[in-house]
Amino acid sequence: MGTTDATTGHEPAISTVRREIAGARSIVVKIGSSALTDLHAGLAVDRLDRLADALESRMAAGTDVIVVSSGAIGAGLAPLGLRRRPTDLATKQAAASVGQLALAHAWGTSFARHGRTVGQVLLTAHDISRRSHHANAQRTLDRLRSLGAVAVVNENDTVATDEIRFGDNDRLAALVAHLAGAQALVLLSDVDGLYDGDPRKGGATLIREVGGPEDLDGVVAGSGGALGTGGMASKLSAARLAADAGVPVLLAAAESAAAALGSADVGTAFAARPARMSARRFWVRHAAETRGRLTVDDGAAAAIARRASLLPAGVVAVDGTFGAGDVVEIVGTDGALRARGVTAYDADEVGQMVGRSTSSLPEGLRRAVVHADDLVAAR
Ligand SMILES: Nc1ncnc2c1ncn2[C@@H]1O[C@H](COP(=O)(O)OP(=O)(O)O)[C@@H](O)[C@H]1O
Ligand SMILES: N[C@@H](CCC(=O)OP(=O)(O)O)C(=O)O
Repeated sequence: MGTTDATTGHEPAISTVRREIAGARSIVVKIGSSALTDLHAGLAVDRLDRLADALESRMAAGTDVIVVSSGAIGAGLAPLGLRRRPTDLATKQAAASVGQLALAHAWGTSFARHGRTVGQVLLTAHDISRRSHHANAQRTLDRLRSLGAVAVVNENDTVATDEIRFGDNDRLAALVAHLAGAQALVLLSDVDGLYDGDPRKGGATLIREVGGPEDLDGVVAGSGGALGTGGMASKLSAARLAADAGVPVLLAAAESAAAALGSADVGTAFAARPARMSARRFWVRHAAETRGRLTVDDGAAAAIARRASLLPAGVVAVDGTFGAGDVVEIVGTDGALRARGVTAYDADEVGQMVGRSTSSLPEGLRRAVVHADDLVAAR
């Protein structure tokens, strides 16, 4: 339902971004732990059933749906007698190992009521960060779709360590949306949209639409609940990531799943960038695992911001073991991230080039360390 305009008494026309989401032929729907699990009672099976009903209606209307479901850790707490979400890696992994089994079974049972088969797809950051591995995940998702089964994706928590995690499932969902070429991403949580401040503190106002970064000025994205991982900050960064991939995002309450997946006229809608980033630049900025770090002086940092290539003279330090063609982080002398880029040389070679003018270098080391075409500046 749209809000009524107080001056005209009419419902405002549905916006372009909401129309795009409502009309998308393929969508990724991510459901957060807070919407699926209770700290003490574990998995909320009745909520899963309602979600499966809403997802099934959208599929019946001809949309391909991929589900990204959090909740493995939350679902594993009660069976293991744990009273709160663990903070140490080993207990989180144990909880996820117990909970993922229950979660997958519950999705299978919920969708079976509609005669729909479910396939579980557990991914690690590694599966997405190497372009050569992309194809494996893509193929499985594609084949499940063509066989009429719904993919239920989660991070493979039992083998993910803190260093090699996606970070949170909002990011995973945005990467899956890019990977699967989805036309929209729907994030379902326990909150009915983005507020200008933490809604638990009171006095915050719901933001209905985000057209670009300027609409987020002054917005305070707070932490999540007792079961969630990244809070609102991770949803905003996932929305930015999806926007770069050309994918509009709807953030809504899981309770309003039917409306969110139907008319899309609830929650907060985030527009995609007008021009979708190329797949290669998207991969450099968001998906690739970085293998090392180059520290650059102020002059080089300014040049990068102007979209110039990174020359050896501007590099002041090299860290990590990387090969030519790997993605590295480029940081200023203050340690702040300035860009990510594909290096033309390996770590030893860049080590020899540090601070030197191009003309003073041997023939084989006279190219830019990172060519402008391979650089994506941080925002
Ligand atoms: N500006 C904000 N707008 C909306 N929700 C916010 C904001 N800041 C913090 N939150 C909190 O973020 C929570 C959702 O994040 P999280 O618990 O990680 O959810 P999920 O499990 O769905 O990923 C909400 O319950 C809400 O209280
Ligand atoms: N992979 C974890 C979820 C991590 C996560 O991002 O959770 P959430 O913030 O609830 O989407 C699990 O299944 O418990």
